[in-house]
Amino acid sequence: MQICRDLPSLRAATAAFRAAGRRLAVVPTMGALHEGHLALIGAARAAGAGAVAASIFVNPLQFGPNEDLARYPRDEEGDLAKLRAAGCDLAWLPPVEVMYPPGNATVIEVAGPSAGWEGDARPGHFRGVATVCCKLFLQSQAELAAFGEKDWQQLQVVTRMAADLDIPIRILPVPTVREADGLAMSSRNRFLSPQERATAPLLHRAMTEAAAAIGAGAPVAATLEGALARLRGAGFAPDYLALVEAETMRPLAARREQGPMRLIAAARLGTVRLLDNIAV
Ligand SMILES: Nc1ncnc2c1ncn2[C@@H]1O[C@H](COP(=O)(O)OP(=O)(O)OP(=O)(O)O)[C@@H](O)[C@H]1O
Ligand SMILES: CC(C)(CO)[C@@H](O)C(=O)[O-]
Ligand code: BAL
Repeated sequence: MQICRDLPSLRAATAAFRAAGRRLAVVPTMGALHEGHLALIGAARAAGAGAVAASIFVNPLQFGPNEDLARYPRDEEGDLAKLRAAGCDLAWLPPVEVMYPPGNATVIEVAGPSAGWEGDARPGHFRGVATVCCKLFLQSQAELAAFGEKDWQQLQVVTRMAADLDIPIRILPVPTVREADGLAMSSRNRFLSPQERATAPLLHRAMTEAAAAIGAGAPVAATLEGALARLRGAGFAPDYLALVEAETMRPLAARREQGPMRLIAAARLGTVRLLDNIAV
């Protein structure tokens, strides 16, 4: 596995993949890798990638001033070992000053799917995500980019951005990888206390039951209120639990007859903010 930390070496490596006729996939991550990230690599290969480049970059632009940038888990050695074992071909580890050199002045703002939910809870977050993903796509010139469905709104924002900017890349959505008890894998799960870890799977369980009820015709508002009350009773502080149009992220007050819907949630348990979503 090649390790690149500057743009000339990344460009040389990706040019060599292209010259060899290997279709390149990029897998953007912030490191602290787990099975969910490795599934993105496997999915990219299964979708026809002949070479996979994973990026590890804890992007300061997507963290608010009071967020957890400083305590975001970092484990470069462990991550590189996992990427090698997963058959990754290239690790792209840009220092912050390579990604954002002094004087940089351009950001990408995606209206539409950035509005609401994570966009409200984390002002500026999707501007940071869209900007870094746009840069990663242009730096790598990959043909394919794999993103986890766990971050559903992010997936919609990045898909919209690539389409709107005519970036010749296919965005590949990858289903959420879960622990045996249903908890969506996330780097931040390690900060749950043992008691919180035992409570955490209720988020997915309550969402699964609410989605089934709504799918079967139960009223949306009352069903979501019931699920929220159950979560609060178990010690969660929910930020939102909502039924939305799957691609635009617009809220739905009632089940729609046509077009995909998604149940999305963010809830805090102690100091950890859990995200999850499922199809309805
Ligand atoms: N459980 C999962 N299943 C599938 N994809 C995942 C999972 N967790 C993360 N991903 C995807 O991996 C990519 C990188 O995510 P990131 O590095 O933020 O990991 P994370 O575990 O979600 O961390 P965080 O705790 O910050 O949310 C994103 O496309 C994200 O959707
Ligand atoms: C896509 C991403 C790597 C951009 O920094 C990040 O938002 C993440 O890890 O999901
Ligand atoms: N998984 C989304 C990255 C973030 O929480 O900033």
